[in-house]
Amino acid sequence: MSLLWFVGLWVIALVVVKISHWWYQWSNPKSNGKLPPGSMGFPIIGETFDYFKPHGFYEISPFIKKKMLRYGPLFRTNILGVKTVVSTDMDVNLDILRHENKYFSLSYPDGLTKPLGKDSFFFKTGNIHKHIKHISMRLLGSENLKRKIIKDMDCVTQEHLSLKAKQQRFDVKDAVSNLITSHLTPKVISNLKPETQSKLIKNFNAFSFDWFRTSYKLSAVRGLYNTLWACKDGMQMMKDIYARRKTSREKYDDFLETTLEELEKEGSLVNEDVIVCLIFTLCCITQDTTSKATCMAVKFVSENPKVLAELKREHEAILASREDKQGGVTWEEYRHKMTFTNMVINESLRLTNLAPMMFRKVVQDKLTIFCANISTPGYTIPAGWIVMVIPSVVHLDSEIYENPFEFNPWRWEGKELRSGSKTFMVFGAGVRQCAGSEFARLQISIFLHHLVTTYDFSLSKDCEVVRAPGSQASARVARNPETWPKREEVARMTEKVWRCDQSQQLQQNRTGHSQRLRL
Ligand code: HEM
Repeated sequence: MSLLWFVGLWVIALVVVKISHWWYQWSNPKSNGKLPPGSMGFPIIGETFDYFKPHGFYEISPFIKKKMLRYGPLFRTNILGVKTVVSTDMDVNLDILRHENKYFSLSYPDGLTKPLGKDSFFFKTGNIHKHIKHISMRLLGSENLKRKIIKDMDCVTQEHLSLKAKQQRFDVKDAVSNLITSHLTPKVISNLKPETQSKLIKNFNAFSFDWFRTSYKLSAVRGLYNTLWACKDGMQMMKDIYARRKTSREKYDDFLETTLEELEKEGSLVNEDVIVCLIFTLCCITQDTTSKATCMAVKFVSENPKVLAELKREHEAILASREDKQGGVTWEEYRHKMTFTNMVINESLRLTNLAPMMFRKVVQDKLTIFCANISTPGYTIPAGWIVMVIPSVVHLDSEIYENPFEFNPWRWEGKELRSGSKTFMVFGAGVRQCAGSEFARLQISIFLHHLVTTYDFSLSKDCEVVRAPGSQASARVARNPETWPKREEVARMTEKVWRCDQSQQLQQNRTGHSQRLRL
């Protein structure tokens, strides 16, 4: 054998040994104790593709199900190139979320949070986070909703619904997204020129977390582009507006004024960039989350005539007992006369799982977590690993919710409806618990109120909802010969992930006009 062959074989053997060693290290990561069982998949990509595979709306992700069957409720994997422990255990989930800042810190994949910039509250911890949350609640807390938001929310919802009723069909997600930015933007910044306001609203509406969630590659790229552009343009507009307001010294009764006051307080923990980012982020998240939650609630109600009948009964009773017949929904009505509505909202949020997973980074090494229903002394997760909390598995567990895929608001009868628990974590838990939960509940309630008391409606049949687990739900258009659009419109519709799935066909019943509404 020539020397060249000999050297060549050695090099190949060396490369094979190196790769095998690297692969072994990849598959068996180091820990100071015992890691949860699991597999890390292929080097670099891990098990990302399996994890993100779309699946039916009425099933738990096959990836998660397979892993749970094999390894139990806590397992290790690698997703998006990051060493990850997945928790589907309700006690562990709650423990993790409650130990924010001590053992864990919020750490979403860069792609999800980076568009909002480094000043976003997603990157803030400890006292600064607490302070920002406090400022957010001055806009989204019950007191402000009751005093300043509910009246316009009601008026604008009525107006938008009435305009939509003039069309044959409309898209609930888009309609709610638009009506939220229409009534909320003037509360946030009250003195905008109409053209500036509509440009800003366009940016709020263009923002969506869906680009990260969608399984369609083209729409993911388009969604990312739209979101990045909306953030860049919107944030710059916000900066200019902020600077103008600051120099003008004029006083207005809006959220921008509140933030300016906070900024000027002695020892304020936030700066101008944080505030600008906060205002922009709150407006974007509000429309993105609430519009999806509302359209899913409308979808479930449309599909369940018994639920619709009970909902109508509750809201007709509210109308009948209302003293001011011209007035809209009052805070009293919302808080004390909408028990069934809240049961519907809870059930809808449980099934939808808008936030199917929450990400935390382990910040303290040698952290040991215990799983109540497996008999092991506990697992040690090294610092730097991500822990992915998946409450959606608990929400769809048949041992906790009988027939979990059935939409049954009555299962909430007699239960506490407004607070979360380890079995109902749709708004998260601990210090990072959702700041906008009350806003979302109020908007969904008001939308349902006007929808069921004023219109007959049915769900458009040409779409279905699927889950793409990185997110949770996106839509696929299904063929329906009567309603299917012309060929050139198909591509446009399939790209509008949230658009077509929850479209509603409405008919006005109060006036006797029978109108079909169109997209
Ligand atoms: C039905 C609609 C909504 C759902 C299901 C939802 C869900 C959640 C969840 C699960 C979290 C916790 C995330 C984590 O711990 O990693 C969260 C946090 C948050 N949500 Fe919502 N949300 C909704 C509506 C809203 C609205 C309307 C707003 C208004 C701006 C909002 C603002 C926030 C904020 C600011 C946080 C972060 C809180 C913090 O870091 O302390 N959410 N939301």
